[in-house]
Amino acid sequence: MFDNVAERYDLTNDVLSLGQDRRWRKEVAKAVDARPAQKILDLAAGTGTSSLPFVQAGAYVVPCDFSLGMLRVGKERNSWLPFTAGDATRLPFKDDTFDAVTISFGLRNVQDTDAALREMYRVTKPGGRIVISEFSHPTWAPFRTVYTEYLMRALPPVARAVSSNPEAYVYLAESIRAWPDQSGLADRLTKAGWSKVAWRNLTGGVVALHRGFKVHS
Ligand SMILES: C[S@@+](CC[C@H](N)C(=O)[O-])C[C@H]1O[C@@H](n2cnc3c(N)ncnc32)[C@H](O)[C@@H]1O
Repeated sequence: MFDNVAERYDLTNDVLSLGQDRRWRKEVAKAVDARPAQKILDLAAGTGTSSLPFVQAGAYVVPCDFSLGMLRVGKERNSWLPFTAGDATRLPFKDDTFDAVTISFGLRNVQDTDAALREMYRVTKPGGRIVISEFSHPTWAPFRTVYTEYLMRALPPVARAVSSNPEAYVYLAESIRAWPDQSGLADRLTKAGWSKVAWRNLTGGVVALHRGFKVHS
């Protein structure tokens, strides 16, 4: 599916999120607290757009994804990034490799969420952190109603106009509705071994930013 939308993926994001995606990415960068000399894994990085804020902060970033189509477009746009092909549930990295691991709008798409959370834990150094940015569920009921209408009615026709594969955006709406809420995802993180798990809502809960730490062993 991502191979098919790769070419117009970044443009479609901007349009469908009404430009909010740029703000969400800035918040992810703050939560990761990327600094020079740090090694960061950006998992399910797609075209690498989610990796750029960490490069700007001076960190060494490895964008990893299993869609060769997304990686190819990423390589065309950001050729200096060390794009790596890999499956989130069987990461091609040694234990305790990264200071931080992050995944933006990717975890919902991974078939085995819990396996990916455990793999991200394995490759993180003790003391390191995980930051997940993912669509979630607005907390204020009236806003949730309006947002659900947007997802189910407005988004598919807009996607038909902008995207090369509108079906992918029907999947987007359905997968967001089926995704666990903020506390449900926090529980999954804790079960995978992460400590001090907390989250913060962005745009009223349209997106949730989850953070956790790998305690020193
Ligand atoms: C919505 S895109 C997110 C891309 C990027 N992180 C961003 O914020 O724009 C989701 C990505 O997850 C990747 N993905 C899904 N399952 C994966 C898996 N098991 N292993 C690696 N990447 C995966 C897809 O190939 C796709 O590029």
